[in-house]
Amino acid sequence: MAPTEAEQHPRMALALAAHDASGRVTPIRISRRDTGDDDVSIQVLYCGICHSDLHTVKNEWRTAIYPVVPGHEIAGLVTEVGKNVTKFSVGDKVGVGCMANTCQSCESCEEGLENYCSKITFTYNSHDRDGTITYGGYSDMVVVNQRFVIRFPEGMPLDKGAPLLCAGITVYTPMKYHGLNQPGKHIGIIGLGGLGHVAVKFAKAFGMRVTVISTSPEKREEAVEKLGADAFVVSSDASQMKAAKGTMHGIINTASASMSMYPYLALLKPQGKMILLGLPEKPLQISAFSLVSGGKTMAGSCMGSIRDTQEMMDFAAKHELTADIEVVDAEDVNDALERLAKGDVRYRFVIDVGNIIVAA
Ligand SMILES: NC(=O)C1=CN([C@@H]2O[C@H](COP(=O)(O)OP(=O)(O)OC[C@H]3O[C@@H](n4cnc5c(N)ncnc54)[C@H](OP(=O)(O)O)[C@@H]3O)[C@@H](O)[C@H]2O)C=CC1
Ligand SMILES: O=C/C=C/c1ccc(O)c(O)c1
Ligand SMILES: [Zn+2]
Ligand SMILES: [Zn+2]
Repeated sequence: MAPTEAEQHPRMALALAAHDASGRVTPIRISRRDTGDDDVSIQVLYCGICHSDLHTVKNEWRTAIYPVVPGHEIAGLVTEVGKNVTKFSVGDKVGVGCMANTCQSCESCEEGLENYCSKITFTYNSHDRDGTITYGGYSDMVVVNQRFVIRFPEGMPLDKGAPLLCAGITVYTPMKYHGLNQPGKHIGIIGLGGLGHVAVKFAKAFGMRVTVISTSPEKREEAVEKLGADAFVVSSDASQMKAAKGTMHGIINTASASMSMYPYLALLKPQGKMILLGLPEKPLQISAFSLVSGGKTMAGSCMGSIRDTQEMMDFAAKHELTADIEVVDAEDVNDALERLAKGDVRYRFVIDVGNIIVAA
């Protein structure tokens, strides 16, 4: 007879889980596996709240496997390592992003691009290799295969560094692979939220000219004065959009809601690139003319590889680049999710997971 989940996962952990599409989470006790030979057990101290967490718990992608324990911007301390683990030791500061496992044998995995593995196991809401469902970092401990654990560089704080494990790598990857990391080139960033604000920081660190394209006029001053953007365009202002037309080598689209792509693609120079990162519930609207007429490219990009995640973290540490965060206690996570849905965050909520023990 197949072992029960309790037999497979004998360790009790505390977590925050969604049980329906209301967008709210409640404290629950979950079970985690023992530390296997290739595993790293981690005491979670901080976890970022990504908009993907909200999409998932509200079942906007129709993928929710309730109870959902979200969280894939995980930062904490190693508490135990398996006998095959040599890269990490107890007490190390580490992180976990969007991936908990991949097949390690397909073409993508062989190329070190496991973020494109067709058999990927996401950190939460995903079928694991042992048939159980993965639970994420809104929990006081996680057990992860060593291949998917990231070392925090010296000087990188756990709280402000946690969002880099998803938001950071997700914007870093297209800049690296689409040549949008070259000094002097002009890049547009659609959406000044969790991903968008770190995209501004990375693009400035690469020496690029950066224009934020936003639906929120009230974000202008901070975008320029605090984040270092060179320009700020309100997408609903026709004159501002017209003035920016045909000026950008590339655009990174981090918008979490659907939109008509036409006005945004018009901002690209001929042969410019629009990289889609945002995963809105409803499809984007696009006409062929808006790509064909200028020989423009539209591409998707998904998180990033483990190798690139470590590279990104090391680059961020070198440039003292962290996320702008608002730390929330476990009992305030539902308020944070509500505020995130309204875009009322500057620019990433991070859960002080240490409090979950109190809340549950
Ligand atoms: N491809 C991938 O690998 C990944 C994808 N994602 C996805 O990226 C998206 C962004 O995530 P995150 O940064 O955490 O989300 P946030 O909610 O923090 O930011 C999203 C931003 O999108 C903008 N926005 C919202 N509605 C609209 C609209 N109707 N038109 C244009 N812009 C809009 C807002 O910026 P402003 O106020 O400036 O307009 C908002 O701040 C999500 O859909 C998430 O699922 C996240 C991580 C990885
Ligand atoms: O927040 C990160 C989510 C990334 C993601 C990318 C692709 C996909 O199919 C997902 O379900 C999530
Ligand atoms: Zn994410
Ligand atoms: Zn694979």
